Amino acid sequence: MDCQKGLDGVVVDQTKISSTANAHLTYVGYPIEEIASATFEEVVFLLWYKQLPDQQKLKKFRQQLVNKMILPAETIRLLLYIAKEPQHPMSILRTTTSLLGTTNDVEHDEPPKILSKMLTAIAAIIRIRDNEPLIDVDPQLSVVENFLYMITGKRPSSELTRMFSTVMILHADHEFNASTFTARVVASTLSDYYSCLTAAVCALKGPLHGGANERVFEMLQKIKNQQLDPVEYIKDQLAQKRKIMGFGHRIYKSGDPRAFILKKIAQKLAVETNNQAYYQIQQQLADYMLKKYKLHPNVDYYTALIYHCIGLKKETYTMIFAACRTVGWLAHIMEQRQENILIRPSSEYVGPQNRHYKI
Ligand SMILES: CC(=O)SCCNC(=O)CCNC(=O)[C@H](O)C(C)(C)COP(=O)(O)OP(=O)(O)OC[C@H]1O[C@@H](n2cnc3c(N)ncnc32)[C@H](O)[C@@H]1OP(=O)(O)O
Ligand SMILES: O=C([O-])CC(=O)C(=O)O
Repeated sequence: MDCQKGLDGVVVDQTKISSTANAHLTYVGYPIEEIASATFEEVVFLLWYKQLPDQQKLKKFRQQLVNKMILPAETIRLLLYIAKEPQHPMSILRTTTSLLGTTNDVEHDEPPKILSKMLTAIAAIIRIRDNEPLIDVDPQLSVVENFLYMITGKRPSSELTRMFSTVMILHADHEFNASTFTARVVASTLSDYYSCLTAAVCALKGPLHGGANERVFEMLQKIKNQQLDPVEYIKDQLAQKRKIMGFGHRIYKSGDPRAFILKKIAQKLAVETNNQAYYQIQQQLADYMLKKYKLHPNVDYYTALIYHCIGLKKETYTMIFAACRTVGWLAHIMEQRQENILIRPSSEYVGPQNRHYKI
């Protein structure tokens, strides 16, 4: 068999969770353009149990998730210590995900509890690093409302909740992306959920994957603050053989369907929060990248501006991605466990041969 670098185009397994076939993203058969308007809890239910819940099941599921958002006292005690460390928040999240696996029941915990704890832990990391008091879960609020409330300390408006639900849904799953595949590799050894998630967080952290959103905002800030010409900035970066963050995709060569939806949200929020300057820079960059290199924005491009508009610091952007993608990671770990086979590909040896060690 030929060696395929980066597993590009290699189909390594089947999945019933999501598909990017023909560059159309679907969740269990539902087009992303439609399912993006559902509630977050509905989509979690769909991705995990492969059907939409009826109203009764949805209510029960939402309450189950919200009730489990409370962290054990021991987790909070350790988190207060760890989250203050000067490392990047994604490094803190890596340790925190592992920590959740020691302060909770690693053998028996199930996805609803694990997702809820991850969301609260991420909100707590943000609050602790900002020297803000932790916010208690409000059982009257939905999962997304609670997540925003625990991050900002303010109960979000229904409009913000709707927009942020869409953002969370769009990030929830994306078939065999690098972090999900990582989670599946670890799951295939029959390791526990927390170990799979810790590995997935590590894979998401990198700038070629989830770490791109933070770099996108860094770029926008640099262009705006130093009053640079966006096109000249890009030309200079490409001349230095640097990738432009937030552009290009392994699967989508004619545009990421999520970016089309996110672009509208970014534009709306930019107007509402007086951040049009950033949006205009984004437009100039996107026009040039398309015209000159046929490269389109990916999911990380517009979320950078969305997160800025809702007041998040850029270092936290990839953690927000992780919060949303925990849904998909858990779905894939469950699927891997259901029909498990150890993931162990082969390599082609190209090093020196026939050497001998003489004593
Ligand atoms: C949630 C997500 O993970 S979405 C992706 C987030 N990552 C980024 O935004 C980082 C920037 N983008 C990239 O690095 C890439 O587009 C990736 C990693 C996303 C996809 O990589 P691959 O599928 O391996 O495509 P590859 O990197 O080979 O790109 C094909 C060609 O387009 C170029 N290209 C692709 N993306 C970019 C980019 N962002 N900036 C400049 N050139 C690019 C490559 O240099 C390559 O050119 P070549 O054929 O002349 O060598
Ligand atoms: O699928 C990929 O390679 C990356 C991506 O867009 C995602 O994880 O959402």
